[in-house]
Amino acid sequence: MRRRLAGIGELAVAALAAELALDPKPGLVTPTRRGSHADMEHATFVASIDALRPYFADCAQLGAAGAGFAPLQARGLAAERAMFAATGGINTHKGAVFSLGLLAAAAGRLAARPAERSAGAQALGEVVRRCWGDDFATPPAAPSNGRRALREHGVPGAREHAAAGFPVLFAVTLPALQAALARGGGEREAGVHALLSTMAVLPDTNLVHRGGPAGLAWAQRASEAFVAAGSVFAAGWEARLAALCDEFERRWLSPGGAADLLAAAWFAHALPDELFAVAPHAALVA
Ligand SMILES: CC(C)(COP(=O)(O)OP(=O)(O)OC[C@H]1O[C@@H](n2cnc3c(N)ncnc32)[C@H](O[C@H]2O[C@H](COP(=O)(O)OP(=O)(O)OP(=O)(O)O)[C@@H](O)[C@H]2O)[C@@H]1O)[C@@H](O)C(=O)NCCC(=O)NCCS
Ligand SMILES: Nc1ncnc2[nH]cnc12
Repeated sequence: MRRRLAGIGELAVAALAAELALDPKPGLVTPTRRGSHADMEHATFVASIDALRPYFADCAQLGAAGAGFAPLQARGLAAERAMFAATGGINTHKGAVFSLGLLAAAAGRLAARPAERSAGAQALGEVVRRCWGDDFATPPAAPSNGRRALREHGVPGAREHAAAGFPVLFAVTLPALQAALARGGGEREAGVHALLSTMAVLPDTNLVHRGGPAGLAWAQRASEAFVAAGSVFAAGWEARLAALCDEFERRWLSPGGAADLLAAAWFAHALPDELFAVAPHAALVA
Protein backbone atom coordinates (compact mmCIF):
# COMPACT_ATOMS: atom_id res chain seq x y z
CA MET A 1 0.00 0.00 0.00
CA ARG A 2 2.85 2.40 0.84
CA ARG A 3 4.19 2.07 -2.69
CA ARG A 4 0.77 2.66 -4.21
CA LEU A 5 0.35 5.83 -2.17
CA ALA A 6 3.83 7.00 -3.17
CA GLY A 7 2.79 6.31 -6.77
CA ILE A 8 -0.24 8.55 -6.39
CA GLY A 9 2.08 11.31 -5.18
CA GLU A 10 4.35 10.82 -8.19
CA LEU A 11 1.40 11.09 -10.58
CA ALA A 12 0.39 14.39 -9.00
CA VAL A 13 3.90 15.79 -9.41
CA ALA A 14 3.99 14.56 -13.03
CA ALA A 15 0.64 16.26 -13.64
CA LEU A 16 2.02 19.62 -12.46
CA ALA A 17 5.02 19.11 -14.76
CA ALA A 18 2.71 18.31 -17.71
CA GLU A 19 0.74 21.51 -17.14
CA LEU A 20 3.94 23.56 -16.97
CA ALA A 21 5.33 21.92 -20.13
CA LEU A 22 2.33 22.83 -22.28
CA ASP A 23 3.38 25.57 -24.66
CA PRO A 24 1.91 28.00 -25.53
CA LYS A 25 -0.83 28.70 -22.96
CA PRO A 26 -2.76 31.99 -22.85
CA GLY A 27 -1.35 34.25 -20.12
CA LEU A 28 0.41 31.37 -18.35
CA VAL A 29 4.06 30.55 -17.74
CA THR A 30 5.58 27.95 -20.12
CA PRO A 31 9.11 26.76 -20.84
CA THR A 32 9.45 29.58 -23.40
CA ARG A 33 7.14 32.39 -22.18
CA ARG A 34 6.35 34.25 -18.99
CA GLY A 35 2.77 34.86 -20.07
CA SER A 36 1.16 37.72 -18.14
CA HIS A 37 3.68 37.51 -15.31
CA ALA A 38 6.49 39.88 -14.40
CA ASP A 39 7.48 38.06 -11.21
CA MET A 40 7.84 34.44 -12.32
CA GLU A 41 9.26 32.27 -15.07
CA HIS A 42 9.71 28.60 -15.93
CA ALA A 43 12.51 28.12 -13.38
CA THR A 44 10.28 29.49 -10.60
CA PHE A 45 7.71 26.80 -11.36
CA VAL A 46 10.35 24.06 -11.57
CA ALA A 47 11.60 25.07 -8.10
CA SER A 48 8.03 25.10 -6.82
CA ILE A 49 7.25 21.61 -8.16
CA ASP A 50 10.46 20.33 -6.63
CA ALA A 51 9.51 21.76 -3.24
CA LEU A 52 6.07 20.14 -3.44
CA ARG A 53 7.46 16.70 -4.37
CA PRO A 54 6.89 14.99 -0.97
CA TYR A 55 3.55 16.71 -0.35
CA PHE A 56 1.14 14.80 -2.58
CA ALA A 57 2.24 11.35 -1.38
CA ASP A 58 1.64 12.61 2.17
CA CYS A 59 -1.88 13.70 1.14
CA ALA A 60 -2.50 10.21 -0.28
CA GLN A 61 -1.23 8.69 3.01
CA LEU A 62 -3.52 10.93 5.05
CA GLY A 63 -6.47 10.06 2.81
CA ALA A 64 -5.74 6.34 3.11
CA ALA A 65 -5.58 6.68 6.90
CA GLY A 66 -9.07 8.22 6.91
CA ALA A 67 -7.87 11.66 8.04
CA GLY A 68 -10.32 14.50 8.51
CA PHE A 69 -9.72 17.94 7.02
CA ALA A 70 -7.66 19.41 9.90
CA PRO A 71 -4.50 17.29 9.32
CA LEU A 72 -4.85 17.75 5.56
CA GLN A 73 -5.08 21.49 5.98
CA ALA A 74 -2.06 21.54 8.29
CA ARG A 75 -0.06 19.57 5.69
CA GLY A 76 -1.36 21.89 2.93
CA LEU A 77 -0.28 25.00 4.82
CA ALA A 78 3.19 23.48 5.39
CA ALA A 79 3.37 22.77 1.62
CA GLU A 80 2.41 26.38 0.88
CA ARG A 81 5.26 27.52 3.13
CA ALA A 82 7.71 25.21 1.31
CA MET A 83 6.46 26.60 -2.02
CA PHE A 84 6.95 30.22 -0.92
CA ALA A 85 10.41 29.42 0.46
CA ALA A 86 11.43 27.84 -2.87
CA THR A 87 10.06 30.66 -5.03
CA GLY A 88 11.16 33.62 -2.93
CA GLY A 89 7.60 34.42 -1.86
CA ILE A 90 5.91 34.02 -5.25
CA ASN A 91 2.55 32.25 -5.51
CA THR A 92 3.03 29.57 -8.15
CA HIS A 93 0.85 26.70 -6.94
CA LYS A 94 -1.28 27.76 -3.97
CA GLY A 95 -4.44 26.69 -5.77
CA ALA A 96 -2.87 23.39 -6.86
CA VAL A 97 -1.67 22.67 -3.33
CA PHE A 98 -5.30 22.86 -2.32
CA SER A 99 -7.13 21.22 -5.26
CA LEU A 100 -4.59 18.59 -6.29
CA GLY A 101 -3.80 17.91 -2.62
CA LEU A 102 -7.45 17.10 -1.94
CA LEU A 103 -7.68 14.92 -5.06
CA ALA A 104 -4.52 13.02 -4.05
CA ALA A 105 -6.02 12.50 -0.59
CA ALA A 106 -9.23 11.22 -2.21
CA ALA A 107 -7.23 8.82 -4.39
CA GLY A 108 -5.41 7.54 -1.28
CA ARG A 109 -8.73 7.02 0.46
CA LEU A 110 -10.13 5.03 -2.49
CA ALA A 111 -6.93 2.97 -2.69
CA ALA A 112 -7.41 1.90 0.93
CA ARG A 113 -11.20 1.48 0.81
CA PRO A 114 -12.40 -0.51 -2.20
CA ALA A 115 -15.97 -0.44 -0.86
CA GLU A 116 -16.08 3.35 -1.36
CA ARG A 117 -15.14 3.17 -5.04
CA SER A 118 -17.61 4.02 -7.74
CA ALA A 119 -17.42 4.09 -11.51
CA GLY A 120 -15.62 7.00 -13.14
CA ALA A 121 -12.97 9.43 -12.00
CA GLN A 122 -15.64 11.78 -10.64
CA ALA A 123 -15.58 9.39 -7.65
CA LEU A 124 -12.59 11.48 -6.51
CA GLY A 125 -14.71 14.63 -6.41
CA GLU A 126 -17.45 12.76 -4.59
CA VAL A 127 -14.98 11.70 -1.89
CA VAL A 128 -13.74 15.30 -1.48
CA ARG A 129 -17.30 16.64 -1.24
CA ARG A 130 -18.54 13.93 1.14
CA CYS A 131 -15.48 13.63 3.42
CA TRP A 132 -14.14 17.18 3.65
CA GLY A 133 -16.46 19.55 1.77
CA ASP A 134 -18.37 20.77 4.82
CA ASP A 135 -15.09 21.62 6.58
CA PHE A 136 -13.87 24.12 4.02
CA ALA A 137 -17.15 25.33 2.49
CA THR A 138 -17.10 28.34 4.83
CA PRO A 139 -14.17 30.62 4.00
CA PRO A 140 -11.99 31.84 6.88
CA ALA A 141 -11.75 35.56 7.58
CA ALA A 142 -8.23 35.90 6.10
CA PRO A 143 -8.31 38.07 2.97
CA SER A 144 -7.39 36.54 -0.41
CA ASN A 145 -7.96 37.30 -4.08
CA GLY A 146 -10.47 34.47 -4.20
CA ARG A 147 -12.39 35.77 -1.18
CA ARG A 148 -12.54 39.23 -2.72
CA ALA A 149 -13.86 37.81 -6.01
CA LEU A 150 -16.62 36.05 -4.09
CA ARG A 151 -17.49 38.96 -1.80
CA GLU A 152 -17.32 41.78 -4.33
CA HIS A 153 -18.47 40.04 -7.50
CA GLY A 154 -20.18 36.82 -6.38
CA VAL A 155 -17.65 34.71 -8.32
CA PRO A 156 -16.98 31.32 -6.66
CA GLY A 157 -13.39 30.01 -6.65
CA ALA A 158 -11.19 27.06 -5.69
CA ARG A 159 -12.88 26.45 -2.34
CA GLU A 160 -16.41 26.44 -3.75
CA HIS A 161 -15.38 24.28 -6.71
CA ALA A 162 -13.84 21.65 -4.44
CA ALA A 163 -16.79 21.75 -2.01
CA ALA A 164 -19.09 20.91 -4.94
CA GLY A 165 -16.94 17.90 -5.97
CA PHE A 166 -15.02 19.65 -8.80
CA PRO A 167 -17.90 19.82 -11.33
CA VAL A 168 -15.92 21.67 -14.03
CA LEU A 169 -12.98 19.29 -13.73
CA PHE A 170 -15.12 16.18 -14.18
CA ALA A 171 -17.73 17.53 -16.61
CA VAL A 172 -15.44 19.59 -18.85
CA THR A 173 -11.66 19.42 -18.33
CA LEU A 174 -11.15 15.66 -18.03
CA PRO A 175 -13.68 14.73 -20.77
CA ALA A 176 -12.08 17.28 -23.13
CA LEU A 177 -8.59 15.90 -22.40
CA GLN A 178 -9.69 12.32 -22.98
CA ALA A 179 -11.77 13.15 -26.07
CA ALA A 180 -8.78 14.83 -27.72
CA LEU A 181 -6.53 11.86 -26.89
CA ALA A 182 -9.19 9.48 -28.26
CA ARG A 183 -9.24 11.48 -31.50
CA GLY A 184 -5.53 10.86 -31.90
CA GLY A 185 -4.29 14.13 -30.44
CA GLY A 186 -0.92 14.17 -28.70
CA GLU A 187 -0.30 15.58 -25.20
CA ARG A 188 -0.01 19.09 -26.62
CA GLU A 189 -3.30 19.06 -28.55
CA ALA A 190 -5.13 17.37 -25.68
CA GLY A 191 -3.73 19.87 -23.18
CA VAL A 192 -4.70 22.88 -25.28
CA HIS A 193 -8.21 21.52 -25.93
CA ALA A 194 -8.76 20.75 -22.22
CA LEU A 195 -7.35 24.10 -21.08
CA LEU A 196 -9.36 26.24 -23.50
CA SER A 197 -12.56 24.24 -22.90
CA THR A 198 -12.08 24.87 -19.19
CA MET A 199 -11.32 28.57 -19.61
CA ALA A 200 -14.58 28.93 -21.54
CA VAL A 201 -16.67 28.00 -18.49
CA LEU A 202 -14.61 28.24 -15.27
CA PRO A 203 -15.24 31.13 -12.88
CA ASP A 204 -11.48 31.67 -12.52
CA THR A 205 -10.84 34.05 -9.62
CA ASN A 206 -7.36 34.89 -10.98
CA LEU A 207 -9.00 36.47 -14.02
CA VAL A 208 -11.35 38.44 -11.75
CA HIS A 209 -8.42 39.57 -9.62
CA ARG A 210 -6.54 40.89 -12.67
CA GLY A 211 -9.38 42.09 -14.92
CA GLY A 212 -12.55 42.26 -12.83
CA PRO A 213 -15.77 40.55 -14.00
CA ALA A 214 -15.26 42.11 -17.45
CA GLY A 215 -11.83 40.44 -17.74
CA LEU A 216 -13.32 37.08 -16.78
CA ALA A 217 -16.19 37.51 -19.27
CA TRP A 218 -13.81 38.48 -22.08
CA ALA A 219 -11.51 35.50 -21.39
CA GLN A 220 -14.45 33.09 -21.29
CA ARG A 221 -15.88 34.42 -24.59
CA ALA A 222 -12.49 34.34 -26.34
CA SER A 223 -11.85 30.75 -25.17
CA GLU A 224 -15.34 29.69 -26.17
CA ALA A 225 -14.77 31.17 -29.64
CA PHE A 226 -11.52 29.18 -30.00
CA VAL A 227 -13.34 25.96 -29.08
CA ALA A 228 -16.36 26.77 -31.28
CA ALA A 229 -14.01 27.36 -34.24
CA GLY A 230 -12.93 23.72 -34.02
CA SER A 231 -10.27 23.98 -31.29
CA VAL A 232 -7.15 21.91 -32.07
CA PHE A 233 -9.07 19.82 -34.59
CA ALA A 234 -9.40 22.65 -37.14
CA ALA A 235 -6.70 23.78 -39.55
CA GLY A 236 -4.94 26.96 -38.43
CA TRP A 237 -5.44 26.36 -34.71
CA GLU A 238 -1.84 27.15 -33.79
CA ALA A 239 -2.03 30.60 -35.38
CA ARG A 240 -5.38 31.27 -33.66
CA LEU A 241 -3.91 30.17 -30.31
CA ALA A 242 -0.81 32.32 -30.78
CA ALA A 243 -3.01 35.37 -31.42
CA LEU A 244 -5.06 34.56 -28.32
CA CYS A 245 -1.88 34.26 -26.21
CA ASP A 246 -0.74 37.70 -27.43
CA GLU A 247 -4.11 39.19 -26.53
CA PHE A 248 -4.07 37.66 -23.02
CA GLU A 249 -0.64 39.18 -22.46
CA ARG A 250 -1.73 42.56 -23.84
CA ARG A 251 -4.65 42.52 -21.38
CA TRP A 252 -2.34 41.14 -18.63
CA LEU A 253 -4.73 38.29 -17.79
CA SER A 254 -3.68 34.89 -16.42
CA PRO A 255 -6.05 31.91 -15.96
CA GLY A 256 -4.24 30.23 -13.03
CA GLY A 257 -7.38 28.39 -11.87
CA ALA A 258 -7.84 26.73 -15.27
CA ALA A 259 -4.14 25.77 -15.28
CA ASP A 260 -4.66 23.98 -11.95
CA LEU A 261 -7.61 22.06 -13.38
CA LEU A 262 -5.55 21.00 -16.38
CA ALA A 263 -2.99 19.52 -13.97
CA ALA A 264 -5.82 17.88 -12.01
CA ALA A 265 -7.18 16.35 -15.22
CA TRP A 266 -3.78 14.88 -16.15
CA PHE A 267 -3.64 13.44 -12.63
CA ALA A 268 -7.13 11.87 -12.78
CA HIS A 269 -6.42 10.53 -16.27
CA ALA A 270 -3.19 8.85 -15.13
CA LEU A 271 -4.61 7.12 -12.05
CA PRO A 272 -5.06 3.35 -12.42
CA ASP A 273 -8.56 2.33 -13.59
CA GLU A 274 -8.94 -0.05 -10.65
CA LEU A 275 -9.43 2.94 -8.32
CA PHE A 276 -12.73 3.55 -10.08
CA ALA A 277 -13.81 -0.08 -10.42
CA VAL A 278 -16.85 -0.78 -8.27
CA ALA A 279 -16.10 -3.35 -5.59
CA PRO A 280 -18.37 -6.41 -5.98
CA HIS A 281 -20.11 -5.97 -2.64
CA ALA A 282 -20.57 -2.22 -3.20
CA ALA A 283 -22.30 -3.03 -6.51
CA LEU A 284 -24.66 -5.42 -4.71
CA VAL A 285 -25.63 -2.74 -2.16
CA ALA A 286 -26.23 -0.09 -4.86
C1 LIG B 1 -8.65 27.47 -0.32
C2 LIG B 1 -7.40 28.20 -0.72
C3 LIG B 1 -6.94 27.62 -2.06
C4 LIG B 1 -7.69 29.69 -0.82
O1 LIG B 1 -8.58 29.98 -1.78
P1 LIG B 1 -9.27 31.38 -1.99
O2 LIG B 1 -10.54 31.15 -2.70
O3 LIG B 1 -9.31 32.11 -0.70
O4 LIG B 1 -8.35 32.12 -3.04
P2 LIG B 1 -6.88 32.45 -3.38
O5 LIG B 1 -6.00 32.48 -2.18
O6 LIG B 1 -6.93 33.65 -4.21
O7 LIG B 1 -6.34 31.20 -4.25
C5 LIG B 1 -7.12 30.32 -4.95
C6 LIG B 1 -6.28 29.73 -6.07
O8 LIG B 1 -6.99 28.65 -6.66
C7 LIG B 1 -6.84 28.66 -8.08
N1 LIG B 1 -8.19 28.97 -8.65
C8 LIG B 1 -8.73 30.14 -9.02
N2 LIG B 1 -9.99 30.02 -9.44
C9 LIG B 1 -10.27 28.70 -9.34
C10 LIG B 1 -11.44 27.93 -9.60
N3 LIG B 1 -12.57 28.49 -10.03
N4 LIG B 1 -11.39 26.61 -9.37
C11 LIG B 1 -10.26 26.02 -8.92
N5 LIG B 1 -9.10 26.70 -8.65
C12 LIG B 1 -9.13 28.01 -8.85
C13 LIG B 1 -5.79 29.70 -8.37
O9 LIG B 1 -4.49 29.10 -8.21
C14 LIG B 1 -3.57 29.13 -9.32
O10 LIG B 1 -3.22 30.46 -9.67
C15 LIG B 1 -2.20 30.94 -8.77
C16 LIG B 1 -1.23 31.78 -9.56
O11 LIG B 1 -1.91 32.94 -9.96
P3 LIG B 1 -1.21 34.40 -10.09
O12 LIG B 1 -2.18 35.27 -10.80
O13 LIG B 1 0.10 34.27 -10.68
O14 LIG B 1 -0.91 34.80 -8.60
P4 LIG B 1 -1.43 35.74 -7.48
O15 LIG B 1 -0.28 35.95 -6.58
O16 LIG B 1 -2.65 35.13 -6.85
O17 LIG B 1 -1.86 37.10 -8.16
P5 LIG B 1 -1.05 38.32 -8.84
O18 LIG B 1 -1.02 39.39 -7.82
O19 LIG B 1 0.28 37.82 -9.26
O20 LIG B 1 -1.91 38.70 -9.98
C17 LIG B 1 -1.54 29.71 -8.21
O21 LIG B 1 -1.80 29.61 -6.84
C18 LIG B 1 -2.22 28.58 -8.95
O22 LIG B 1 -2.29 27.40 -8.21
C19 LIG B 1 -6.04 30.69 -7.24
O23 LIG B 1 -4.97 31.54 -7.02
C20 LIG B 1 -6.27 28.07 0.17
O24 LIG B 1 -5.22 28.87 -0.05
C21 LIG B 1 -6.22 27.29 1.40
O25 LIG B 1 -7.13 27.11 2.17
N6 LIG B 1 -5.03 26.80 1.57
C22 LIG B 1 -4.65 26.01 2.72
C23 LIG B 1 -4.09 24.73 2.24
C24 LIG B 1 -5.09 23.62 2.30
O26 LIG B 1 -6.07 23.63 3.01
N7 LIG B 1 -4.87 22.59 1.58
C25 LIG B 1 -5.70 21.44 1.56
C26 LIG B 1 -4.82 20.29 1.71
S1 LIG B 1 -5.42 18.86 0.97
N1 LIG C 1 1.78 27.73 -15.73
C1 LIG C 1 1.24 28.65 -14.93
N2 LIG C 1 1.46 29.97 -15.15
C2 LIG C 1 0.91 30.89 -14.32
N3 LIG C 1 0.12 30.61 -13.28
C3 LIG C 1 -0.12 29.32 -13.03
N4 LIG C 1 -0.84 28.71 -12.05
C4 LIG C 1 -0.75 27.39 -12.24
N5 LIG C 1 0.02 27.10 -13.31
C5 LIG C 1 0.43 28.28 -13.83
